[in-house]
Amino acid sequence: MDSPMILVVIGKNEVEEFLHYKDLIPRLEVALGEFSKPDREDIQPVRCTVPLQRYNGFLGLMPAYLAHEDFLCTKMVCFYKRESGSNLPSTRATVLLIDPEYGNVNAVMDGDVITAKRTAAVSAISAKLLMPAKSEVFTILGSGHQALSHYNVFTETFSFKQVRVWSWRRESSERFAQAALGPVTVCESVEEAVNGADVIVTATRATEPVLFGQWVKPGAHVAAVGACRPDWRELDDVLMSKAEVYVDSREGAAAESGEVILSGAKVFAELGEVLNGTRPAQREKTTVFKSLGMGIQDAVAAKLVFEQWKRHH
Ligand SMILES: NC(=O)C1=CN([C@@H]2O[C@H](COP(=O)(O)OP(=O)(O)OC[C@H]3O[C@@H](n4cnc5c(N)ncnc54)[C@H](O)[C@@H]3O)[C@@H](O)[C@H]2O)C=CC1
Ligand SMILES: O=C(O)C1=NCCCC1
Repeated sequence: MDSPMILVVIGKNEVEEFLHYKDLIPRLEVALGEFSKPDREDIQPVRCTVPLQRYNGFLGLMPAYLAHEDFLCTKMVCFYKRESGSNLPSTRATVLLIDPEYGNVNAVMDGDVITAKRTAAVSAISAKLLMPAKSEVFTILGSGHQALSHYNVFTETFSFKQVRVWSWRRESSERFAQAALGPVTVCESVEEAVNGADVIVTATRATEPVLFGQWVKPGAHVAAVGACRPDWRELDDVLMSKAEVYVDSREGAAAESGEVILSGAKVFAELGEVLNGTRPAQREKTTVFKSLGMGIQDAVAAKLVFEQWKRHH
């Protein structure tokens, strides 16, 4: 028998309505744990990238198969090294849900909200595991899409006394502070923004270091979200050498992370290994979580959206 060929299109508003951190975080924790098991069944190749030199960008293809759930999808994400003053988004993404048995596409979904929320949710998981026990000051470097989703999930999940933002342009930081649901202190420099911070998220389009180890308080946790090419950096060598480095995928970091490749820093663990209890969370040390994004994270989020969509239609 053939598969029923029904194709649905799920837009940004619906994805936003159906994807909640409270559901996403526990499912991501399970998926990251499964991914880091030596006998994992879920399949996720390292992102395949197609350079778009004319547009100063890349197309990234991110397929994933969640074996236990028999769920197959692929994200297609274009990312661009925009000019510093550009208001265009640096990433645009779409997710295709594919029937694993017949190969037809069941759904086409907006991938921008999925990318923003799953990335922020994974950084929040890293902070839950690795930030100092008494974390009071939270700093975000960058004021774009990822900065906002990180602000949302971090303030929803943790109680900080102060939230700070720094961005290249003061107007963007001020716009960010106005859009935020609680008080945000706008800082003039990275050094001022991170001085004494317990938790730092770097979510910029920088390709050279913006965060220097000499400014980072010993014991702080840094979730480094930008710099997703082997020759791009947000963090300097001092920070990479003084921190214990955690990643989402060792294989991904070895292939794609400028922070890891160029600094020569050793990766201590995948987040999934910490979740499985096979590697410790060194909360008392300075820690960096180098995030690159994974197809299985998109799959977890897309599955949640599709389940909710089916319940509502
Ligand atoms: N780890 C992951 O899973 C993912 C990582 N990303 C990466 O996260 C970063 C942020 O993405 P979005 O928020 O979507 O981008 P966006 O374009 O919305 O925001 C980028 C921010 O970086 C700032 N910026 C631009 N050039 C800069 C520079 N040279 N130095 C310092 N700041 C600079 C901009 O002013 C803006 O505040 C990008 O590098 C993107 O590739 C995006 C999606 C997923
Ligand atoms: O995981 C993702 O999605 C992305 N990661 C790096 C930058 C582009 C999107």
